[in-house]
Amino acid sequence: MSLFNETKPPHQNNDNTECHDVQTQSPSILCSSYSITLKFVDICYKVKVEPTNGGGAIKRMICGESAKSSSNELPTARIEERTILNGITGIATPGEILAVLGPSGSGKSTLLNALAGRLRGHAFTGSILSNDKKLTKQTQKRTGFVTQDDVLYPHLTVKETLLYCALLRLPNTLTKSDKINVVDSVMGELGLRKCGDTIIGNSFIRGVSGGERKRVCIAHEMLVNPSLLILDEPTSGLDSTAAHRLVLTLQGLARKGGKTVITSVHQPSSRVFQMFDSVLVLCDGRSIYFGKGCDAMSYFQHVGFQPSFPMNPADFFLDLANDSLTSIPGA
Ligand SMILES: Nc1ncnc2c1ncn2[C@@H]1O[C@H](COP(=O)(O)OP(=O)(O)OP(=O)(O)O)[C@@H](O)[C@H]1O
Repeated sequence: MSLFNETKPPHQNNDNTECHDVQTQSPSILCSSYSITLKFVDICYKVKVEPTNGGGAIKRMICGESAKSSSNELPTARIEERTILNGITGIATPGEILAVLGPSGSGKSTLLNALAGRLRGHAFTGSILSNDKKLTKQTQKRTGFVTQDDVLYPHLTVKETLLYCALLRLPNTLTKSDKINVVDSVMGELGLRKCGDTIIGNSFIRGVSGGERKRVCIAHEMLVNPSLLILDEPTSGLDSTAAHRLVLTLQGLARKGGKTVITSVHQPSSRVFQMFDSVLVLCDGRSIYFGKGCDAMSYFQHVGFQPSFPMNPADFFLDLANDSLTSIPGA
């Protein structure tokens, strides 16, 4: 029986090699028989912003429209255009992880939203191609998006959370017991079985750990077996060991499941950084590097930037993107 309307058995990769559970090495149902190569070319995104001066917007809210027009002390609001993304180009391929790095506010989340087909309108230009074709609804259905902030019910257990989601998101052609099996497989794949009966919790009620919570969010998306998995800062708030474990899981989903994984990361450890196949470094909405992660240091060295002591490549790129080169002796 095909759970996800696939043409090949769901436990086979494109190269016909068997796909196995990331944790247990048992055959996995989470392999993508449909692969997505995502190309993005010259992505630009602009927003209109109304500059506020000395709390002008709040004054207008309190005093009403009259404050805007009659008051001489308030400057006339002039709409300005701000470029959030400026000519970003790259590619993400099946079986690999593309990491988007950059300081806070550099445009990582905006780019991920664009790649998932969530940005529209005339403010957005450039092209995003899935297997050399424009993004379609079908591609979007095959895309899983894990946002930075989750909206999980604190009182449900991990198993209940995923089952609730499976019952809502999986097609009616599947029986309830099929859906329970999918939930069980996904929990195994993401190492969630041991905390299956623990409640999610929140800041007032003790529940799963931060790492487990992130895994639940990923599992939520994995239920529909996406071919393209986009994650916005999945490691934020985790210690370096938990972050490493999580990226190891993502690597397993990419390598063994044939998925295309794109993730933004704020400050990965060097151990995590070397797990990324390709890296896109953003600085103020522009790309300062796109290529293999292992080539990034030598590229910057080639163009004249080199740390004077061995340091985590990701930290070095963040320093570069933050324009704090002058603070790096010898760089
Ligand atoms: N709709 C919008 N209107 C105005 N400014 C926006 C809008 N969307 C994004 N921005 C601005 O664009 C910049 C990039 O935002 P974005 O959330 O993509 O950054 P980021 O790199 O993901 O940051 P972080 O790591 O802190 O999450 C920020 O300065 C943000 O304030």
